[in-house]
Amino acid sequence: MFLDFGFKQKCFYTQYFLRNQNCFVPTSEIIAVEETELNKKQRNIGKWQKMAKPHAFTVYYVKKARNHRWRCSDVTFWCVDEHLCNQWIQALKELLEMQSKPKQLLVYINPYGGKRQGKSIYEQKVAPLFSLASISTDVVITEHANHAKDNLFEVNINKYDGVVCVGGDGMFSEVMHGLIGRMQKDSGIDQNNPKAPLVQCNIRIGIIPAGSTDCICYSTVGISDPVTSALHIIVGDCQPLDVSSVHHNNTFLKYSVSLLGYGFYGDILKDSEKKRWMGPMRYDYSGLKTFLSHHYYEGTISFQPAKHTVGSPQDKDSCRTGCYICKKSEQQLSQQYKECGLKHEEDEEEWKVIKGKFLAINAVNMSCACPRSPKGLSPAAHLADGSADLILVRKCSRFDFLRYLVRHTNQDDQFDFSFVDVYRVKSFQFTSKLSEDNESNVTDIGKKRFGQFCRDHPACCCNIASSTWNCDGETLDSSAIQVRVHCQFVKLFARGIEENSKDEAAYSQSSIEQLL
Ligand SMILES: Nc1ncnc2c1ncn2[C@@H]1O[C@H](COP(=O)(O)OP(=O)(O)OP(=O)(O)O)[C@@H](O)[C@H]1O
Ligand SMILES: CCCCCCCCCCCCC/C=C/[C@@H](O)[C@H](CO)NC(C)=O
Ligand SMILES: [Ca+2]
Repeated sequence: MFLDFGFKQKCFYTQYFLRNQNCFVPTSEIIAVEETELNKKQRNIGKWQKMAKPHAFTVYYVKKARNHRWRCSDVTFWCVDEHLCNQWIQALKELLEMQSKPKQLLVYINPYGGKRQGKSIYEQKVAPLFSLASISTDVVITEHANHAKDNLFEVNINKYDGVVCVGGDGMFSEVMHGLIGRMQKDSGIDQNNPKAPLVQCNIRIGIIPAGSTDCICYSTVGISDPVTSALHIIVGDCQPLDVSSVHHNNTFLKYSVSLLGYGFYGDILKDSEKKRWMGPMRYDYSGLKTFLSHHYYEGTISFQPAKHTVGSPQDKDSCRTGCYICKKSEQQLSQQYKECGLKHEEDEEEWKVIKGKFLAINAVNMSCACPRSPKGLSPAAHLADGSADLILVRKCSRFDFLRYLVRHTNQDDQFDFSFVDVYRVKSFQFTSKLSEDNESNVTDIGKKRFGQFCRDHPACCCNIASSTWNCDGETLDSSAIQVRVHCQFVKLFARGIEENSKDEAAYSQSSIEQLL
C-alpha cells in the first residue's frame, strides 16, 4: 500500500493505492486518525505473520452514499516501521488541526420534538461520532419551551465553536433567536427598530434532525438524517443563511429562515398545535382539515423586488454547494451598502402593491424542501442570496388548489397557474383587510409611498376574517407585519446541497470498503 498527500479540486486530499487501485479522500473530510492496536488474530494474517511487531493506524473518513447521505468509514494502514507510522499519524493530525473543525460544542436536545426520539438519536448516533472526532460537548436537555433560548443569553458563548440543536425547525428557531438576540444585546442593538443595523452571528449552528418537518436541515443538507448532519458538524462545514426579521410597527416579533406562511400554512399550524400529541401526523390531519375548509383571506401585500440578485424563482437550476448566485448577490449587496447605506435602499427603491383574496401567502428564504416535498415550496430559492420568494396563491377552486399542492410532490411547475404569482423580494409588508382599518398607521404610509396598485384583482368585501402567520413553525401574534431579509445573517454547519458531480460519484462508487 502507498500513501501520499496532494492537492486536487481546490482541496488537500489523502491518496492511497491499494491492490493497484487509487483512492482519494479530501483531507477536509477526514473525521479522525488513531493509532491502531493490532490484536493477535490480526497480526497472524498474510505477510504480517512474518513480521515481529507490525504497527498500524486507522483513518476515519466521510463516505458519501446515495441521496446526500454521509456515513463514517475507515481504512487501516499497516507498517513495519514504528517511526514512519508515528510520522504519518502526526502529519495527518496536523492537517486536521489546520481545518476549522469544532472542538467544543454546546448541545441542546428537545426530548419532545417529532417522535420524541431526540435524546436517543443523540446518544446512539451522534455522541459516539463526536467522541471519535475528539469533540467535547456540554449537553442541555431542555425542560420547557424557550429553555435553550433563555440559556443562550446566560452562557459563556465564547467558550464554544458552535451550538447544536437536536430537534425540529422550532428548536432551530429557538437556538437561532437565542444567538441573534444575545449578539444584539451584547452590542447594544435594539431589535425593535426595524431599520437597526443588526450584528451578524458568526458562531455556527448545527442541526441534528429530530423534528416533524425538519425543513431547514433537509433544505441545507439534502437529507434529514442525524448521522449525515453530525458528520457535517465534525468536518466543520459552513453554510451562510439569509434571515428575515419580522416586525409589527416598531415591535420585533420574530426571525424566520424557512417559511413565513399566511392563510393555508398559518391555519394548518394553528390547528396542529392543539394536536401535538399526534406527533408528526398532526400536520397530515390538520392539512386535510384546512384544505377542506378552503378559507381565503383579503389583504394588501407590498414588496420591494430583489434587484440585486440575478436569479429568478422560475429558474430551472437550484441553489447548490458554492452557489454562484448567492456569492454574486452578496457581493452586489455589500457594494450597494458601501455606496449608499441602508437608508437609500429602504427609502428610494420601488415598492409594488397587490390587493387581493388569497388562499395562501408564502414567503420563503430557502426552497423549504422536506421529506414531504423534496423540491419544496420554491425549488429555485437560494439559501444565501439576500432575498425571499414571495408566493401569492389567489382564491381559486378547491380542485385547482389541490392541483397546486400536488405539484409540490411531482416534477410539474407549481408556479404555472393563473392564480399563482411568485416574486423574488428583499422586503415586504402585509396587512389583512380587517387590520387595515384598525392599523391605519402602516397602511397610510403604504398608500403614500406605493403608487402602483394591482388593478387586475381588486379587493372584495365578502370575507373579513384574519389568518395567522406561520413563522418557521411558530405562530405570530399579529397579522400586520413588516419583513426584511438580512443576507447571510447566520451560519450553519452545512455546505448546501451537493451536485451529484462525476467526482462525487467517483468518491462513493470507488467504495473504499470494496477495496479492502
Ligand atoms: N422540553 C420541552 N418541552 C416542551 N417544548 C419544548 C421543549 N424543548 C423545546 N420545546 C419547544 O418545542 C417546539 C417544537 O419542537 P421541535 O421543533 O423540536 O419539534 P417539532 O415541532 O415536532 O418539529 P418541526 O418544527 O420540524 O415541525 C419548539 O418550538 C421548542 O420551543
Ligand atoms: C394532496 C397532496 C398534498 C401534498 C402537499 C405537500 C406540500 C408539503 C409542503 C410542506 C412545506 C413545509 C414548509 C415548512 C415549514 C416549516 O417551517 C414548519 C415547521 O416545521 N412546518 C410546517 C408544516 O408548518
Ligand atoms: Ca434566500
